[in-house]
Amino acid sequence: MASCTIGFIGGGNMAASMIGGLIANQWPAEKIIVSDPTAETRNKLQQQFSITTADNNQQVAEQADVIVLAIKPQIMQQVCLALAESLSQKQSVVISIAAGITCSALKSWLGDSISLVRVMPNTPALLGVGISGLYAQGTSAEQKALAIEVMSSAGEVVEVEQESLIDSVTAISGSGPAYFFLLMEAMEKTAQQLGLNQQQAAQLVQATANGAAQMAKQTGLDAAELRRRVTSPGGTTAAAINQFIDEDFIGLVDRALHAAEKRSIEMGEQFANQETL
Ligand SMILES: NC(=O)C1=CN([C@@H]2O[C@H](COP(=O)(O)OP(=O)(O)OC[C@H]3O[C@@H](n4cnc5c(N)ncnc54)[C@H](OP(=O)(O)O)[C@@H]3O)[C@@H](O)[C@H]2O)C=CC1
Ligand SMILES: O=C(O)[C@@H]1CCC=N1
Repeated sequence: MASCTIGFIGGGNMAASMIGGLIANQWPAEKIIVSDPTAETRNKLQQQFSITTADNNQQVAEQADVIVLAIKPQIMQQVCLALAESLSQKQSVVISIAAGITCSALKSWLGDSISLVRVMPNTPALLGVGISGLYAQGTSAEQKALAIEVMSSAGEVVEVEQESLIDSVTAISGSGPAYFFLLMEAMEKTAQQLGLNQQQAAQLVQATANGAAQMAKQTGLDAAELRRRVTSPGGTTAAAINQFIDEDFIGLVDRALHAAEKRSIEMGEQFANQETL
């Protein structure tokens, strides 16, 4: 339904990534509007994507059929309370991409009758190769299909049946690009210590990350088997993998991802009932 208008409340990193995905997927620029308090952010989005921008959220709420709440969890309550009246007058579908903030908190601010979908996207949406977890509560089949269509412009969509699984998705794929970037940073640093220049280091690491991801996706083999196929007995990979395992890399990843899930749950609790500013 590319004829509907999508509005973003907040034009930061994640909104820009999603807008990039929508535009790359032929969503008409004139059907995208974004509000952000910072003129520099609005100008950048306007120049980059030729979309409409606004300095107030009400304009977006009034014009858009699908509203993406792309603001920080910390200010969600304040922004939702201010938009509640305009949104209740329209049959818009509201998509929240905020980490942690639950449907019940959002409904307590926006009203029970709101058509609400919680989504956890990730920044590769910019290139149309993101992935989103999606949980729809109390929406019609048509409204859910519309939310899935919007998110599909940013990449793959995985629907979850329980809201708590959005915290799990956040820990895996929402935050996940940062984990891979951290590994890439570390590998590039060592590559330079090993004598490669910065450009060579970046090229080698990027192509390796991309190749590994493509192999995992396209061969249908699981990651453990693909790893075994690189690891010759007594060879170089084994030397590195043994070091990772001796230093509990698997346990470290497990603890880090649990910390992300825990923080998502905590943020939901922390920002659900703030004093109204
Ligand atoms: N970044 C990511 O990888 C992901 C983020 N998310 C979620 O997306 C949401 C946005 O995150 P992210 O894009 O990283 O954050 P950013 O800080 O980059 O973007 C938020 C934007 O909202 C603007 N803003 C501040 N106050 C208001 C207001 N009252 N009305 C409208 N806009 C306002 C900010 O402007 P200013 O900077 O001038 O204050 C900023 O441009 C968060 O809830 C996060 O949990 C979800 C998945 C992945
Ligand atoms: O770090 C965060 O809180 C957000 C949510 C997932 C990715 N970025």
